[in-house]
Amino acid sequence: MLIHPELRRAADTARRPLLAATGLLAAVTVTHLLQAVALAYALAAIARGEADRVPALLGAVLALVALRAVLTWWQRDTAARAGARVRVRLRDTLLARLAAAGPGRLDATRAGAVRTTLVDGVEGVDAYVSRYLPQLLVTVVAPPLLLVAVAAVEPYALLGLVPALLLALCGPRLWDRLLSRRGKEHWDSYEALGADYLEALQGMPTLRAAGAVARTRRRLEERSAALHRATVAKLRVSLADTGLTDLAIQGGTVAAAALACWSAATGRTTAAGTYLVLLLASECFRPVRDLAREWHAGYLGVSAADGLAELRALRPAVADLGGHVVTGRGAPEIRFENVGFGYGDGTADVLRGVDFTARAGRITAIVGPSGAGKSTLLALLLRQHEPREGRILMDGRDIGDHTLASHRRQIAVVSQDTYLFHASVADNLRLARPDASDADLVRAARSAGVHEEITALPDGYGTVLGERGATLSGGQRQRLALARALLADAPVLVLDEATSSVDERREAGITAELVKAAGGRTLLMVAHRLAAVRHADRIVVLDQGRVDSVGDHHSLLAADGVYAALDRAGRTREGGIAA
Ligand SMILES: Nc1ncnc2c1ncn2[C@@H]1O[C@H](COP(=O)(O)OP(=O)(O)OP(=O)(O)O)[C@@H](O)[C@H]1O
Repeated sequence: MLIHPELRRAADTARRPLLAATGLLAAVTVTHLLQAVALAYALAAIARGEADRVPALLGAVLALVALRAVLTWWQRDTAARAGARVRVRLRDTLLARLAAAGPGRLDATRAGAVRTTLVDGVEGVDAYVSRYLPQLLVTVVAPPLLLVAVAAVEPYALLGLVPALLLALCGPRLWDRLLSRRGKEHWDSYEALGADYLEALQGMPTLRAAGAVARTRRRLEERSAALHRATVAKLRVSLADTGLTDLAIQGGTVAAAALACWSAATGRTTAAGTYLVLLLASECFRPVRDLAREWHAGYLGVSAADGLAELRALRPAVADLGGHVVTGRGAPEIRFENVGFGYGDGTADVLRGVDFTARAGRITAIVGPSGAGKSTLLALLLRQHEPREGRILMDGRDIGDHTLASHRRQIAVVSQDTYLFHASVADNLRLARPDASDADLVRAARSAGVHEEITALPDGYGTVLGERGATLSGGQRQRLALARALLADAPVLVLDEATSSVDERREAGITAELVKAAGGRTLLMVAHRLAAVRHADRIVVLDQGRVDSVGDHHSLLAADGVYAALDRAGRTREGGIAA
């Protein structure tokens, strides 16, 4: 049987413990064989009335049972450790791929489906690699050797054993293709259900607000029913497969027993020979039976293999080819030089000829109508994508020359979608700088205007936040994310609508504090509310992917262009809301 390359690769990561587990499994099989031989001689001794030999032979059987218990425990322990190593390495590798791929590559991937592959799929690979593969190796080797042993005693027994073994091993292969198709359908349903559930749970407030909970429940029920159907369809094939294996095993054992009896009745074999054939014939099928059992345990791994291979094949949107490690802590000048960019091959450019400089240690705001390309520009700076044209320079050096890791260390980001983890406030803040002192946390939280609210929480900085910071308001979440970015102490601070959920009165205060806290850093900020950027040293107005104008608040208002129009629209909206 062909082994999926993904599963082979997984097995390679724990080759030694897997070989040890296979060796121990072979030793367990040998104890079964020796036990069968000892029992055959004990039964023959009883039949011949040689009672004095029986205790020693039964003692040997008991010793073998005890030895097998020890070997089985050792084997399972070794296999479990091999499986654990496979799981850890596989998850590490795939998580690294996901991290390297970045948001640009993950847009089309559903988080729930990735979760299912990474959790359940990898568990399945563990079962396949640590339990099925060792059993497969033993099954390929042990029965043929046993056949040779049986043939030495009674060659005619092979007439029953060989066809039965071939049928038990090769018969199920007739269903392989169908089983693989059913397995894929089952996995796809399983993955889709996982993705739907995760999305429904995360989007529950939105679903409730839109009155779509009942509809979503019905959709999930349909998904569950589809999974049930796929499971039953797969089970049917599996059961046919198992039924054939069992039939071959039973038939083969009966045929071998009948031949052994015929052989004893015609005087071709001794009593010991007859018992040996009977017991060894049964042992021939033990590995096949065990293999069928392990196959069911590891089958999920086979179904998940394609999904795992897809995750492994994720390529980073940006190649990490630069060799320069940026170490400077001083605020750099950032220059966008004739930058053009479009999402995907053959798509229209969303940025064209963007050319401006964000001066070192100063605040540069980027404003413009929705869809103008502001977030895209920041994504290029973060090297989540590569410009199609032009280049971005940091202190005169193309950022493409930087190693990705060192480049990203230079930039702290607060985006519109802040992510807080199910951990304490302090742990969430220390994500940016694990060695930050308590005083550092307080300083950053004060600058972001969130310190008082943290101290008002039940356990202050030790308060555990709900998943995604669910126990905080949107504004509090944003300000915590701001504090985290300030703590990172990177020379460049990028704020993409970082204060959009903060009320305006507060926004002015936070912006003033930020400017103070960011002192010395190069700050790039995108904001819809122009009040948040009016104090910026330089404002870049983007419109339809092009730089419309650059200036400060007053000069841009006086020019009466896109900026002035945005300002008027903002005033009307706020007036409208206030009215
Ligand atoms: N991942 C993506 N794939 C394809 N197109 C995208 C993607 N992200 C953004 N776009 C498109 O690129 C254009 C610029 O989007 P961008 O998010 O940069 O604008 P923006 O100025 O930040 O808008 P907003 O102020 O509404 O956030 C839009 O037309 C948008 O539809």
